[in-house]
Amino acid sequence: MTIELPRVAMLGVGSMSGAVLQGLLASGVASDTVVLTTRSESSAAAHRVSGLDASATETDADANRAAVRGAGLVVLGVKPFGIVDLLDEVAADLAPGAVVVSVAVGVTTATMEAHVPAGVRVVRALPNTPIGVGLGVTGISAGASADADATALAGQLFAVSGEVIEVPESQLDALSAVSGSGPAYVFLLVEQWQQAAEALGFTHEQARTMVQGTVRGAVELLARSGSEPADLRRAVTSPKGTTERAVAVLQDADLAGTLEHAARAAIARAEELSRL
Ligand SMILES: NC(=O)C1=CN([C@@H]2O[C@H](COP(=O)(O)OP(=O)(O)OC[C@H]3O[C@@H](n4cnc5c(N)ncnc54)[C@H](O)[C@@H]3O)[C@@H](O)[C@H]2O)C=CC1
Ligand SMILES: O=C(O)[C@@H]1CCC=N1
Repeated sequence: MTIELPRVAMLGVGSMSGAVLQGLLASGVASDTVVLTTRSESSAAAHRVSGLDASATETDADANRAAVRGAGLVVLGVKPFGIVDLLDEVAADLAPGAVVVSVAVGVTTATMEAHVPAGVRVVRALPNTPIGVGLGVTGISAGASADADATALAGQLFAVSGEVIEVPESQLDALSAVSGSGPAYVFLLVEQWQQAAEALGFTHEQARTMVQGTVRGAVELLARSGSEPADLRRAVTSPKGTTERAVAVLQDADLAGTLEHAARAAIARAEELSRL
């Protein structure tokens, strides 16, 4: 999928926006479509080495304002507590009708709309870092200021590198608690599973091959078969066999309850962040 975008300004390119940028470039978006800012000169310099127009607020206090001038799409990739200050900094330089997309958890479109001029259209998106390898899952919600064109334009940024789900904004932080934070849950599972394999006497390399190979294979099997995970689990679990004993131990740990508890903790934190 190749897309035509207006000039895109990405303000604050760290882990999350960096992955969105990687996905955009991999999908064929021309690097001269994008102008980006970071706080530190060393990260801006690293982006310039890759041929991108990057400047740092550390060395150029006007970097964010200059980046948004003439940009049709402005992506805010700073931490939630930095969003309002960043909007106040650039508001006067935003192009009329520009679409501002924040990837921050917790900060509502209503809060953002109070800090941009009338006519600027605000959208929120909650991507996840696998977008950098073309396999992202992104939730998107339009603010009251955003028309369908604005939401579609913002959605393209993420749809070139994965799935996009449009949800009411009231559900966006819950979506983030599932898919935004989700890669961390998967990496934690892999980490701990590898530790368990090492405790059984395997080397780190062997544990890595067994666990990561199994995760990759199982996820691919799930995707290609179109089956429900419970059916594929049953296919591995021979009646009165070994897996049955292992799965019983895992079921006793109430994985669903634990995952729901974890997601609710993330949602509660998003609510705290929205009040900062
Ligand atoms: N990391 C993730 O998996 C996800 C993160 N998010 C959201 O993405 C946002 C950023 O998170 P991360 O990428 O993890 O953080 P990060 O710390 O890696 O990236 C933020 C970047 O913004 C830069 N920055 C800070 N203030 C700036 C300013 N005034 N002007 C220009 N650059 C500035 C920082 O130097 C840093 O490089 C957060 O709001 C978070 O809620 C959303 C979904 C997933
Ligand atoms: O941990 C965080 O706050 C961000 C939002 C979702 C994933 N990372």
